[in-house]
Parts: sequence; C-alpha cells; structure tokens
Amino acid sequence: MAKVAIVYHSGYGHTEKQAEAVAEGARDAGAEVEVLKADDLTSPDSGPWEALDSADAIIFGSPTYMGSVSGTFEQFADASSKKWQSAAWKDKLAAGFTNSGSFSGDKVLTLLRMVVLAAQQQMIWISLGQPGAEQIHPGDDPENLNRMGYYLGAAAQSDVDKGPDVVPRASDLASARALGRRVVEIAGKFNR
Ligand SMILES: Cc1cc2nc3c(=O)[nH]c(=O)nc-3n(C[C@H](O)[C@H](O)[C@H](O)COP(=O)(O)O)c2cc1C
Repeated sequence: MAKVAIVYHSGYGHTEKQAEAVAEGARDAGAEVEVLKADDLTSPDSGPWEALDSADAIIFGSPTYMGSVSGTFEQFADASSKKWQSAAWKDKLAAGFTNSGSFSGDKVLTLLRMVVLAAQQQMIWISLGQPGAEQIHPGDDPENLNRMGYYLGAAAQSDVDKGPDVVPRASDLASARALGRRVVEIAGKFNR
C-alpha cells in the first residue's frame, strides 16, 4: 500500500478543505494517508517528521499569500533543510496544491516554489495530469476539473468574502481529489 503524506498550511481554513479533498482522493485510490500541518513542522528538531520520512509521496499545500507560499509554509521549507542535508527524501514523489482569492492571484509562483523545494530535496514532481483551458466553462460543475488551467498542481480559487464552508468550489475540490488519486496511481507504477 502506498504511503502518502500531505503537509499543508491554511491560515483561514480554505486550503484545509483542499487538503482534505486531496487526502480523500488518495485514500479512495487505496493509499495510507497522513495529513500534517506545516505549523507543526517549522522546527527541524521537533514535529511529526517521521511521517514524511516514511512516505512514498509528499504532497505540499499552501494558500497563495502575496504571490507565493505562506510564511508558515516557507518556515516548513526552511526546516526541511535538515532532510536536504541527508538526502532523506531523494526519489520520493512530490506534488502540490494551492488556493487563492483571485482567479489567477499568481498561484503559479506558489506551485513553482513547491517544485523548487521538491527538486532541492531530489524528489520527483508529479504534474496535475488534467486537461484544462479548452474545457473551461464558468459553471461550478464537479466534472469541470482544472477550471483555471493549471498544470503544475491543483489550483483552487476562494472568494475572499466567503468562508471555507462555501469555497473552494466543488469543481476545485474535485480537481484536488483527482490529484490525490493520481499521486497514488503513479506511486503504484513507480513501485512496480
Ligand atoms: C496575507 C495574505 C496574502 C494574500 N495574497 C494573495 C495573493 O497574492 N493572491 C491572491 O489571489 N489571493 C491572496 N490572498 C487571499 C487568499 O489566498 C485567500 O483568501 C485564500 O482562500 C486563503 O486561504 P486560507 O483560508 O487557507 O488561508 C491573500 C490573503 C492573505 C491573508
């Protein structure tokens, strides 16, 4: 059984909904899933690091704040430098998701930050694997995966005047679930 760890930050609960959806998709695909808060992993010497060390795949999640990952996620990235020193995550699979207030909101930089983190850790980045762009229509249809046309990871947009009980939309959560499933499917191929 593939082991998947999801490590995310969410200041106001929206990205947390996305993290839950990624976890649901990974569990549906048969993985053992641990969901970890970046808030608990900001020091290299304390926190549930073992769950990350033993995972086949680590999926990173952060809201987009000021055009990149949040400060708390960046603290986690800094703290992970201890794993870089020992190449502890070399050849693990990696993927990512982000959520922001604007339709774009510069989410691509958040995902690229995660790609660079994964590369520095010598991990293997898994793209979203969903066609977008030409399939976009404005409705909130759960079948409408990747409505914003991102390919590096799963993107969600949450209207800033609405709480996490309303947004992210069903379509964005469906994209997140599909990313969780894809990571597990690729972990299966990789292990074979
Ligand atoms: C400090 C801060 C910076 C933000 N920067 C951006 C941004 O650069 N682009 C954007 O589209 N939304 C931005 N937002 C809006 C958040 O991305 C949005 O409200 C998101 O749903 C918050 O996720 P969370 O509830 O998981 O914290 C920002 C919000 C905060 C609090």
